[in-house]
Amino acid sequence: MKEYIFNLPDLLLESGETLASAHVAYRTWGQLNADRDNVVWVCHALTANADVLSWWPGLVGPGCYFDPADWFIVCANVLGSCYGSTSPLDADPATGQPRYQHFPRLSIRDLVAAHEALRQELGLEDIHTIIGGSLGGQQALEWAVQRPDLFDNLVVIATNARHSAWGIAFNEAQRLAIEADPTYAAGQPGGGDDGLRAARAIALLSYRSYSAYVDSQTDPEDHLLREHRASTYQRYQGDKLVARFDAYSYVALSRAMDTHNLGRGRGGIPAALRRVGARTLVLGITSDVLFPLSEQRELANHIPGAMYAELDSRYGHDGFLLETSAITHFLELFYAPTFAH
Ligand SMILES: CC(=O)SCCNC(=O)CCNC(=O)[C@H](O)C(C)(C)COP(=O)(O)OP(=O)(O)OC[C@H]1O[C@@H](n2cnc3c(N)ncnc32)[C@H](O)[C@@H]1OP(=O)(O)O
Ligand SMILES: N[C@@H](CCO)C(=O)O
Repeated sequence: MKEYIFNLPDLLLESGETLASAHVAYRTWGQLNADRDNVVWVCHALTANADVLSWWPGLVGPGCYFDPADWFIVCANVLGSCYGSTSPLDADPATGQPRYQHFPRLSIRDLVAAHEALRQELGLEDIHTIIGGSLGGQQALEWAVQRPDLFDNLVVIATNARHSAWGIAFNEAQRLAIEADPTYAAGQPGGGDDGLRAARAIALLSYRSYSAYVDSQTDPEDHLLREHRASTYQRYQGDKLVARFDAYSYVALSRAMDTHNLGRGRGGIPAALRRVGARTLVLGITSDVLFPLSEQRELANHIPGAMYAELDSRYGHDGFLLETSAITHFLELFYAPTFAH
């Protein structure tokens, strides 16, 4: 599937800086119907990309709930990510050099502003469903608060109204690991890879759960001196991310996540959530220690008429990527005509 590039107009960031000559990478699947009302917009999480069929198999794709045979599906890479949109690795138009660790600070609202500009360019005036989990859910919520008239349905999974002190602390621990890598401060391609490896291992602790580790990574009874399964798992997961992601992007996006606060400048979170005009499904994951159920309940309590459901999973936060059968089940309930807004 082809990836397209949309060149953004100069973007005034929340920080006050202007991001000039930026672009957004995006993909689409399926066809717009005659009424142009079959659009599904997917917002991706921290390290994913515009290729939603590759990272949300079982939910988006042929034979899935969101089947391109029925829907016009759009997924755009977020600003700051190393998967095609403008990132710290791109040349600064003013100097011709990449900005690396000096890339402008982004906020969730900046990420949404870039995708809103793309939406306007595509002429999509009626979005049937906007869906996202984690950082993707933060964008979807922010967008739905900004544009109560645009989205018919909002589906958010394992996300929050404001990034918590707990979540920011996890992100800071990961940034400390990256910043301790001398190649990060040196500012060069691949800089910070060792730090990124450690950062991913830290992050995994918040994406999984006690029982997920104990069930899958406990050593055999007779184990003594060989390397522990849990240790090689942590290292492998770090290596796996280093092979496909970039430390400068990781820092930029985790900082953006920390800015997330729907209530900022809007009289607080309840007032912001009351602006949502879309029919809404809020899905929480029982074992999620990063975005706990209390945060999902807060969303559902304040979004008018929201449906709330808990997905019982042993996978922890990453259940939003893995539990596609259960998510499909809740989508079927949500879209059933018997559930009134
Ligand atoms: C080009 C691209 O990749 S696009 C981007 C894809 N990624 C994204 O979009 C981000 C969202 N996705 C994710 O975060 C992850 O892929 C998830 C959460 C969906 C799934 O994570 P996974 O790492 O596949 O699952 P899990 O935690 O079960 O780990 C399985 C892997 O660990 C390996 N593993 C398991 N136990 C151990 C161990 N003790 N020691 C070493 N390796 C181990 C498995 O062999 C497996 O390896 P593989 O990925 O090479 O097949
Ligand atoms: N596992 C997710 C992060 C959790 O939201 C990712 O790598 O994007």
